[in-house]
This record gives sequence, structure tokens and C-alpha cells, in this order.
Amino acid sequence: MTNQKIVVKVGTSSLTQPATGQLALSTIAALVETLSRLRSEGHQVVLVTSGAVGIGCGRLGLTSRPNTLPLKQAIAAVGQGRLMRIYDDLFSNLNQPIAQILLSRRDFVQRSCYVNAYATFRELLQLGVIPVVNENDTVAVDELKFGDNDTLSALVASLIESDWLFLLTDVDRLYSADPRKVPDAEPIISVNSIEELTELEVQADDSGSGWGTGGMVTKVAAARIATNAGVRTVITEGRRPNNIERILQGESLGTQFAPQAQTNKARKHWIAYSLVPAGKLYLDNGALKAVCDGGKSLLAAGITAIEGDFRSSDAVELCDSNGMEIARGLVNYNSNELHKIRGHKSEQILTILGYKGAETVVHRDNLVLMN
Ligand SMILES: Nc1ncnc2c1ncn2[C@@H]1O[C@H](COP(=O)(O)OP(=O)(O)O)[C@@H](O)[C@H]1O
Ligand SMILES: N[C@@H](CCC(=O)OP(=O)(O)O)C(=O)O
Repeated sequence: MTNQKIVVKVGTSSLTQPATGQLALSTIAALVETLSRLRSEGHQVVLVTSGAVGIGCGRLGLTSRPNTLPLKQAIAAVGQGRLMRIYDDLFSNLNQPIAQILLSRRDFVQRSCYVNAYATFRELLQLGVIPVVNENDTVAVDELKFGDNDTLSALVASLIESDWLFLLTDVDRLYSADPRKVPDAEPIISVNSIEELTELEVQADDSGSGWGTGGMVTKVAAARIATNAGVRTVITEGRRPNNIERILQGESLGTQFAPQAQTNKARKHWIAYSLVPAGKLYLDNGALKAVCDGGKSLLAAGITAIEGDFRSSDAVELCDSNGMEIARGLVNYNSNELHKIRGHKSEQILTILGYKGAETVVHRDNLVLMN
């Protein structure tokens, strides 16, 4: 395979030694060699790397991870510089230029920033640079965090319309249960449909199944985001980065998630996954049917309850009566207005509010089903 766009995400568990928390230098060097080789073969490569907090802790001689946000942010600021220095030294030995990109969720929420980030990635990739991405931990605020770099890497892969997303971790693939706790857990080789993926997510939510607590939940969620954007996603072992090349050559290593037919165009994918919902609208059965089966817009008459404090144009979740999200969209009214008009016909909005707003609460062009 030539000229592929490839995003590789490496987790703290692969970058550091499990016993001591020290850097896993041989793994990092092997990763740098693999990525440089992929570049020289003509592929476009992005590295999403964790490790700022872990390496910052090591630098400051701390033995446990920080538990307050300001301390974590301070430690990430120490670790990020060191992390980049290690990468730059290793990549420079192989004459491979790199660039640091620190992103916060805010950069994805505003459509203009999102489009701008795309342009920057495109230029860097055309220049033959490997962008090295991490969350901008030092300025991230709780409500606007990616939460984890698995999600960040899936959003980056979607943004740049990547062909592949590799999630490198400390196990060789996904299993039916955490293999550390359940030795006879079944390996999962491939996930081909959205139904199979949904089944895995249900399993992940079930604490009894054993794998709700591990880092795999965020990886499966990342696979959903990326495969929905047409990106083939693979969970594989960080200690063997050259597995990436073997997988590109067709070997069946790791867990491979097939890309889904892209029902959502880029803008709808952005609404579904980049924005952070600011509230919930509960729909009656008629509205659920109109939105899900009829591809219709949501009207005020079909809303039974509202949660959250949001402004017009914010993203909101559209839920059934149990609070299960079935769609997401950009809302045309703020929460105060919606409390007044919910359950009423569109013709009554002028009388209730004293001004004529939009006819729809969420227009179908701004509405995406969350399958
Ligand atoms: N079903 C599962 N299959 C494989 N690994 C699992 C599963 N459930 C939990 N895990 C655990 O997830 C860990 C990897 O997640 P995490 O530590 O967050 O990695 P990273 O730092 O690479 O993001 C593994 O060490 C494994 O013990
Ligand atoms: N931005 C954080 C990474 C957070 C994260 O998702 O870590 P991991 O689960 O190891 O991929 C850091 O650099 O420490």
C-alpha cells in the first residue's frame, strides 16, 4: 500500500516501563524508526503521543500521578518539553523533521478553528513533516477536555481524512475481557460492522464483563468515531511498532475495525463527535419516529422535557424517554426559550415568546443520528 495517510497513537503504558515508570527508550526508538520509514516510503504520518504527565512525574521525582487539575497541568508542562526533546533527538538522527501540535477541545468546537487546524496539518504533511500531537493539557479545562488521547487521535484521524488509525498499547489486541484478569479471555481479531461495535460497547458498560475498567473502553469509543469517518482502526502492541508495517502489508495482527460507509459528511461528523453537548432534549414517540425514520427536523411540539443550560446554536443530545441518546444536533433556541415553547405547535411560538424564532428546534441539516 502506498501513499496512505496514517495516524499512530501511542499511550503512556507503551512509552514507559511498567515497573519503574522510566522511559521505554527502545520502544520509542523503534517507533521513531518505523514512522520515519513509513514517511520515506511515501506515506503521510501523524503521531499522537501521550506521556507528558507520566514523564513530568518522572522528571520531578513524583511516584504517583497527580490528583488535582492544576498540579496535573503543571506536571504536563514539565513533561511535554522533555517528551518533544526525546522525539526530536531521535527523529533528527534519521533526518525526519517533526512539528509539535498541542490541541484542546476548544479548537475542535469552533468550526473555523477546526477548518484551520485541517489546513495546518495539510501543509505540514505536504512538507514531509511528521506532526507530533498531544492534548494541550496545561490550558485544558475540565468541561472542554478530550479526556484521553484515544479520542483525540480519532478526531485527528477524522479531521485529516486519514486512511488508518493505529492505537498502540501494552496488549497485543482487544479481548473479550481484560486478559490480565481473565487469562482465557477470547481475542477479538476483527470488528466489521457497527452492530458488532455496538455490542462491544454494551459489553464495556457492563462492569460484570470485566473490561469496563481498563483503557479499552476509550479505544473502542475512538474506533467508533474514526470508522464512522471512514478510517480503518487497529488496536495493536506498542512494543512492536513494526507491526504497523506488517498490518499495512495485509497481516492480520491486532484487532482491526473496518471503516464504515460514510453516511455522515464532514460537517455532520463534526456535530456528532467534535462538539460537547450542552444539554438534553427528551422526545415523545412521534418526534422520535419523525427524526429517526422520517429524517425530519425536530419541532417544539415533540419535546417533553429539557435538561441543561444552553445557548442557541449549542449542540444538544436528543433522547428517548429513558434518556438514551438517539441523535445530536445544533439547537435553534436557548434553554430558557425552550422551556416555554416545548410541547407547543410552531405557530404558537410567536405568541409565547413575543417574537418569531426558527420554525424548527433542530433543523434536519444540523441533526445527526447516533447509531
Ligand atoms: N478487553 C480488554 N482487552 C484488552 N485489554 C484490556 C481489556 N480490558 C482492559 N484492558 C486493559 O487495558 C490496558 C490498556 O489500556 P491503557 O492502560 O489505558 O493503555 P494506553 O496507555 O496505551 O492508553 C491493558 O493493559 C489491559 O490490561
Ligand atoms: N495528554 C496526556 C495523555 C492522557 C492519556 O490519554 O493517556 P493514555 O491513556 O496513556 O493514552 C499526557 O500526555 O500525559
